[in-house]
Amino acid sequence: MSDSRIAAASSLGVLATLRRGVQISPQIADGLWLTLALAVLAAAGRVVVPVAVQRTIDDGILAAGGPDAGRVALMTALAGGAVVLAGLCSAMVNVRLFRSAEAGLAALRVRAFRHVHDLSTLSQGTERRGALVSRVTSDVDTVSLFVQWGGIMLLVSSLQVLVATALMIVYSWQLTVVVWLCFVPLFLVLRRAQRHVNAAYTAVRAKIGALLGAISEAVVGAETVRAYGVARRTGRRIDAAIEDTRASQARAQVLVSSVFSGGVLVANLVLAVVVVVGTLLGVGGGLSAGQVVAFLFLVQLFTGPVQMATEILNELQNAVAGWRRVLAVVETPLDVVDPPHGVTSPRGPAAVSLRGLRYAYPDGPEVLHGVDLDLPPRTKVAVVGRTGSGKTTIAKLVARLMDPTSGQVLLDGVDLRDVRVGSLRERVVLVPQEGFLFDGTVADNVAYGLRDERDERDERCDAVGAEAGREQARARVAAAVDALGLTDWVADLPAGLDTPVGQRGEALSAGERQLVAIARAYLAAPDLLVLDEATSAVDPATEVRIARALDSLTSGRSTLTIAHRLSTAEASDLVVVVDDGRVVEVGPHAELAAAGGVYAGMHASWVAQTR
Ligand SMILES: Nc1ncnc2c1ncn2[C@@H]1O[C@H](COP(=O)(O)OP(=O)(O)OP(=O)(O)O)[C@@H](O)[C@H]1O
Repeated sequence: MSDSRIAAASSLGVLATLRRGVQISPQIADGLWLTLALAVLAAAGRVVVPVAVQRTIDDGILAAGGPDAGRVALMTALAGGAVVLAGLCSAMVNVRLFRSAEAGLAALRVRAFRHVHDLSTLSQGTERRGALVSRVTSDVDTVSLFVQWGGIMLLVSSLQVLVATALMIVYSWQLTVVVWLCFVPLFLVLRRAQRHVNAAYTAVRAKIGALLGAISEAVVGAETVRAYGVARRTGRRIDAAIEDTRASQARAQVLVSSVFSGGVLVANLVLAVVVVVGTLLGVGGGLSAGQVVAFLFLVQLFTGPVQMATEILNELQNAVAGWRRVLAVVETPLDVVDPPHGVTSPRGPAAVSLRGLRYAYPDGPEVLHGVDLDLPPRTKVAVVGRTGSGKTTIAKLVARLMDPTSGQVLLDGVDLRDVRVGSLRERVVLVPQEGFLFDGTVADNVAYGLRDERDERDERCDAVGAEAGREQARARVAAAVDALGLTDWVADLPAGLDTPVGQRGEALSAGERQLVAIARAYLAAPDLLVLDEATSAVDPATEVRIARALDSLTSGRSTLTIAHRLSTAEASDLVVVVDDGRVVEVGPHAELAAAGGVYAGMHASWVAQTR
């Protein structure tokens, strides 16, 4: 079995991560060469201005034969043209980058989301679900920031610094050395400072996280807070969290403004140094007036990139970290793979056989130690056993939510791993103890039992067709409710089938949620139903409704029920007793109850307790 746990981050190096990232979202590199060419033009355009200024002064204003107005006009026009060209190129670079980055990252989001969805519930269980969601959303956002802006800015800025340096060397290598001697330490200091800024912002994010946690706990747990009269204590906790957040925000802001102002100050001081050293060199005859002024312009071309470079390198680090985390998700092998040439399992009464079934959860001990079992078609089978004996694990393997470590689950003689997943889901449906309800109406939630192919067909249809599809779906929901004997229950709901169930079905009682789950399974109409019997206590009227609905749901179907109540076992055709990962007894209830084995013991103590 593949390791189904999701790594915290991929272990690729920086360049390998970038390469893999672009491989997964090739749209990022679409038209990159043209974008690069435009970026080079933009950088070159900016460097034209200092040259034009130098020529204007030296060959125009200070021309040997007096000011040359024509030359000044020509150079001014040239500088103007270069600025416009550089501006246009920059704008085009931005638009192009934005487009390709968004297309690439949208593809990455889709891929990451699909993958998270396809990962077994098992893999998702090992990672906090919120953290997984963040990988598909905010981690992709950090990548997006860099791809849209950072990467190309880093390139353009480096180009700008290189071209400016080359030009400066042509004018005066001494002054160039002075400029570099000033800027290299500035860069190093800024880089260090940026680390402190990052640490400060990490602290801010942590404080905000704690604040949100405290507030949401107070909101979600409002009833408990009121019931225990601990509103003051909760309030104090929130106040403290707010104060913590304010203090850390203030610290971060002070740090940012000091770093920024410091950078600007040093950059301006460098200008002053250039003026002084340049003038001294000029007096010595090494530099013309135009060249000193051009130098001042060239130094300006350094300031932006050096200040930005620290930020961009930071962005690069974040992006690589984000990319690594997203890649780790995308590259986690699926543990339930849809076979490439899977067979379509024909509909009809379903027979299931388990052959030498063994299973161990990731990093855990083996919990099933070779289970052999034959479940004939159209039989109601109850699986009973102590808590932790492996009943749910068997159910999940039969529904192929995961694959066995060894052994086979056969559906009508075919290994589940050879059956198309779509076909399998049509034939086998697992109804968990607490079926998830989506925020919508009762009808919407029941309609989740209709297979995806219907939705796809609806999507392809025009609006009228889709409307007809919706009406048809609703009619089927109503028919299901009717067939399960739930019409009176629906009629009692505030808005009938259109009653909103709230988030996770909070607006319904536990029993009502079960009814919705049963109706949903009925609509799915599987050949084999795997039921994890709900354990939550419900009122007697709902209990009767649930029992009646379950009867209609299971009628004529093969059913494998994880029975938590022995009354369910009594009512089934076959009882399977699981103990410590092994099937220890199989047979009809009456036979086992009389046999004096494990089941007889369980049954006797249950009878003693309940009757
Ligand atoms: N996701 C999981 N990761 C690791 N171990 C698990 C996981 N789920 C179950 N187990 C372990 O596997 C064993 C069998 O669990 P299983 O849920 O199949 O038992 P069960 O008979 O259904 O119990 P219950 O009646 O309490 O639901 C237990 O020891 C349990 O701790």
